[in-house]
Amino acid sequence: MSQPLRGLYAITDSQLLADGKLLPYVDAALAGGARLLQYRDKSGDAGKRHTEASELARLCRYYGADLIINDDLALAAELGVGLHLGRDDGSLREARQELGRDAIIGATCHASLAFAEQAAAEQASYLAFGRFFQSVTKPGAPAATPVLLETANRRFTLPLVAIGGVSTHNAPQLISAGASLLAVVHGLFGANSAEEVERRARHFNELFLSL
Ligand SMILES: Cc1ncc(COP(=O)(O)OP(=O)(O)O)c(N)n1
Ligand SMILES: Cc1nc(C(=O)O)sc1CCOP(=O)(O)O
Ligand SMILES: [Mg+2]
Repeated sequence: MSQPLRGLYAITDSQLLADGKLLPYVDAALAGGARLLQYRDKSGDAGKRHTEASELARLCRYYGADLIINDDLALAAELGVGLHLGRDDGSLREARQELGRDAIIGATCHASLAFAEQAAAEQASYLAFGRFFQSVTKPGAPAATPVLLETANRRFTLPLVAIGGVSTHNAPQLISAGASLLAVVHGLFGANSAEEVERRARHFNELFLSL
């Protein structure tokens, strides 16, 4: 039986996790209870991407979390893991067909309920809205509001993901507005140690339990 899609959704960042930090910091996030892990790497280095994603898949299996690959259907299919697609990253229908009905496939919806309707019709597993706050990782992403999340929560039964500048400080208002998953890069991995990453991950998960 698979676990519900609720909790912390950790997203890797090639710059923040350079210099040997990828595996220890991800290990810490998973030990702290992250429910999903997204491998987000824009390098185009196929060999490195395959090696890193395989190592992350092993860690996720150990901790019982699910790995999601950003942008890359072929890599997700090869590893037998989930996929996240943005608006220009290929067809959700084709991805569903290739990965199968049980695969977790997420869709970027920015601040658009129309995009969300389309993604739901194309069998997305979750709908991702953002960015909710200033994002160091992606400052130019279109803005979304908690009110939009509340509206989406009334309209859709799929899990809603909130992304963009999320931290343990601003997380409560997103959870209250209906976010099932909080997708976080800097607010998790922008820490000075693996111990601090684990502490932050635990804090995020406590917020889900208390709200
Ligand atoms: C959970 C989640 N939500 C949104 C995004 C952004 O996807 P996209 O718009 O394709 O941008 P890139 O991440 O590919 O730069 C995401 N990756 N994850
Ligand atoms: C990859 C990404 N997509 C976004 C969107 O709004 O679609 S915001 C974002 C970056 C998230 O990183 P951080 O937690 O550091 O803000
Ligand atoms: Mg993308």
